[in-house]
Amino acid sequence: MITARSLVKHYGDFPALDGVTFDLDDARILGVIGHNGAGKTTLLKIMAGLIAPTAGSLVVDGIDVARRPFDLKQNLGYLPEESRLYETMTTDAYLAFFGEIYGLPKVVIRERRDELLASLALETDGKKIGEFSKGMKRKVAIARSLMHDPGLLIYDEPTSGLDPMTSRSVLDYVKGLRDRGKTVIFSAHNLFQVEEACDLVLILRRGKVVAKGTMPELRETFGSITYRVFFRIPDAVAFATSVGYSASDGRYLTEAHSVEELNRTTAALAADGAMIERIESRYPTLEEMLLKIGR
Ligand SMILES: Nc1ncnc2c1ncn2[C@@H]1O[C@H](COP(=O)(O)OP(=O)(O)OP(=O)(O)O)[C@@H](O)[C@H]1O
Repeated sequence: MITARSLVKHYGDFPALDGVTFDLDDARILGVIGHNGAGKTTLLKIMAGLIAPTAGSLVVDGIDVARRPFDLKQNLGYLPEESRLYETMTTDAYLAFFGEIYGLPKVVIRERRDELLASLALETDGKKIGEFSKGMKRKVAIARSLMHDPGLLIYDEPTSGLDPMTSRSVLDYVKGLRDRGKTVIFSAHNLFQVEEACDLVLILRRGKVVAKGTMPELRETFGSITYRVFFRIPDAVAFATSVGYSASDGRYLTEAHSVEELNRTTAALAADGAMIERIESRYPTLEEMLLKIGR
């Protein structure tokens, strides 16, 4: 369980985080989103005990992070936005090195390394890390974050710069971690991925939380279902209606933003001789919510 209360971080006079409060249960994925400079990395670094908040408190599984950062790190895997790896090492040597830092017995290091390489589908062919593609390097960094089998994972843009297939496999892997009882907090600019993978979403704007909740809760907050009405008309040339609509490839479409507007629209279309084919309702996507929030 994570309890963050009124977290503030100032860089000089600048408030990069300005009173961030949230709770997160175990075995959940929290997505942290926001425009560039909203404070995502700052929040993740505080969560990972890498920088201290200027004010506020953060308690992870009963550990007060400001007082016992070392205890937090025992159970934490952190993936920075850009991870520097030891490029001249092979993956085997690299992961073994980190396993040793965590004091794991050799047999455990071997087992865990093999398991991680297999589950991340990372075929290294004994190459040095410097010879890997970006996606492979990201997977090595993810494997490193898991060598000591931590319960909490903090990943800063884990799929940034990866091709769609590699992104997909990393995202599926992250979901699998949650299903095995781990708690994952990740930031991302790919909002579709956040929408798909996260149990909870935290939206930051200029260091403040502007919304948080499950996707259904956020949809409630940002309201506005859009109804899309598809219709046919017998004679396109003669068709005249007070309802604005668009047409392409012989399909006619108009939108309404409330049930009342929908009723008015469908009545007007019917009166003008249009035949309604179907009505779809659509909730705003995370991307639309962010656009609505603005910078
Ligand atoms: N070490 C620092 N010193 C001074 N200002 C900083 C420092 N780190 C971050 N900032 C500022 O704090 C604000 C938040 O930065 P942060 O990196 O947390 O944002 P972000 O949401 O992760 O952005 P991005 O999506 O671009 O990665 C920005 O205005 C940034 O310029």
